[in-house]
Amino acid sequence: MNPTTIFARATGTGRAAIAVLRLSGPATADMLRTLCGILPEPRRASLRALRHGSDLLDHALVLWFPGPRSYTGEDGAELHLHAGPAVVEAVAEALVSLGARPAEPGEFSRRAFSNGRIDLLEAEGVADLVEAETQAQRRQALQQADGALSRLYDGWAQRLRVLLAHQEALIDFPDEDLPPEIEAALARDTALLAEEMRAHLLTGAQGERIRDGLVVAIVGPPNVGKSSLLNRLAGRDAAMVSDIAGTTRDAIEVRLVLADLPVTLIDTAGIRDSEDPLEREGVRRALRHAEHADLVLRVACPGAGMEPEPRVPDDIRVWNKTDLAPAPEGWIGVSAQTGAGLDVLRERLAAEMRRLTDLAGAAPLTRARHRAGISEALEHLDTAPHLDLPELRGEALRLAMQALGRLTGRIGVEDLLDTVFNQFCIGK
Ligand SMILES: Nc1nc2c(ncn2[C@@H]2O[C@H](COP(=O)(O)OP(=O)(O)OP(=O)(O)O)[C@@H](O)[C@H]2O)c(=O)[nH]1
Ligand SMILES: [K+]
Ligand SMILES: [Mg+2]
Repeated sequence: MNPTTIFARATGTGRAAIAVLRLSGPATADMLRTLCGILPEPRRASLRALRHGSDLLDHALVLWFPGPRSYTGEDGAELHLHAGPAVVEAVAEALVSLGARPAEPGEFSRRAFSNGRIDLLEAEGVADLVEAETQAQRRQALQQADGALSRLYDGWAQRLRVLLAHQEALIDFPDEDLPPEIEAALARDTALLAEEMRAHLLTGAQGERIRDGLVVAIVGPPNVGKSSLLNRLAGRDAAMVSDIAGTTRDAIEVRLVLADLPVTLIDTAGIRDSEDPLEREGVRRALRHAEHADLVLRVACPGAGMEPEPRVPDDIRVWNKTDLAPAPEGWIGVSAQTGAGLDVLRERLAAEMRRLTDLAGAAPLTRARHRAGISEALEHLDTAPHLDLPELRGEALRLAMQALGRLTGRIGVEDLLDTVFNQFCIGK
C-alpha cells in the first residue's frame, strides 16, 4: 500500500520571516505540479508562485527532492513560505485538499528509518541534535547522527557473526575430535569482545551526563549561605535568602550552562537535627540529593560546622562569607555577598565537570536503551563459555548478536519504534 503524503511545518511557530513546510510521500510531485504549475528542477531552489485554483497563496522558494535521494527516501519537497500564520494555513489547507495529511511527531525520521536511510541510533542522534542546547551536546549528537555508534555496534555484530560461524563449525565435529586450538581461540575472542563492551558501558555515564546534564547539589548546615550561592551562580534571585536558619525546605533546582555542559544546580535545606517534621523531610531530601548528585558543593562559613559530613573525596569544599573571615586551608573561599572568589569556584566546577564527561574521543552510549542492549549482549557473552554444548554456546552468541541488532534497529524492533520516534518534534 502506498503511504500517505505527509506535511509539517519544520520551523518554529514564533514570529519569523520564513516558515518551511516539508512534504514527503508519493503524491509530492503531483502536489507540486498543482501548486507551482510545473515540477521544479530537482534539488535546485526555485522561486514559484503557489496557486490553488484561482487563489494566489504565496511566492515561495520551492525545493523538489525526488526519492530515494531524500531525507525520508521518498519523494519530498520543501516550501519556504513567508511566515505569516495565514500564509502557512492557506498552503496547509491546499495540501490537505490535495490529499496530504499533517505529519505525526518524528514521522519523517520514522520513514527515513523504514526506508533504510538511517538506523535507529542515527535517528536518535538526529532527535538529540534538534534538542541540543550546549556545544558538548551538539558534538555528541552529531557524532551519533553520523553513525559513530552504529559503526561500533555493527562492527561488534560482525565479529560475533564470525565467532558464531566458527562455533557452528565445531558442532559438526564429534566430541573427541574437537580441535582444542579453535576452541581456545573462540573463548579468547569472545572474552575480548566482552571486555570492549564492558569498557563501552563505562563511557555511558559520560555520554548520558552530556545528553541529560550534570547534577550539582549545594549542601551544608543552615545559614552558611547555600541559597545565596545558588543565586550568585544562577545570576538571578531563584531561592529565598534570610538570616533565619532553616529558610530553605524543599530543594530548589536551577538549570544553567557551565563549561559547555548543561547543569542542574540544586539548593537544599540546611542539615541539622530538628523536631519540625517539615524540616526533617527537607534534610532527608538534601541528603538524598547529595547522594545522587554528580558533584556536591559542601558549604561552610565562619562559625558554622567546617565538617558537616565525613569528607567525601570528590566533593568541592566551599568556604562562604570570606568578607567576614578568610578561608581555611583546602577550601575554596567565596563571598556570595560580594561575589569574591566566584570565578575560582566556577573554574573548579567546570574542571570537575570536564573530568566527569571526558571521553577521550570515544563515541559514548547516550541512552538507557543503549545501556540495556549492551548489558544484555554482554550477559550472553559472559554465559557462553560456561555452557557445555557447542549448540548452546552458539545460541548464546546468537542472542548477543540479536541484542546488538535491536540497538541499530536492524532486527525485531517494531515494538520499540513508537517509543523512539514519539520523542521527536513534529516536522522531523
Ligand atoms: N557576610 C556575609 N553574609 C552572607 C554571605 N552569604 C550569605 N550571607 C547571609 O547569610 C544568611 C543566610 O544565607 P542563606 O543563603 O539563606 O543561607 P542558607 O545556607 O541557604 O540557609 P538555610 O536555607 O536556612 O539552610 C543571610 O542573612 C545572608 O544574607 C556572605 O558571603 N557574607
Ligand atoms: K537562611
Ligand atoms: Mg537556603
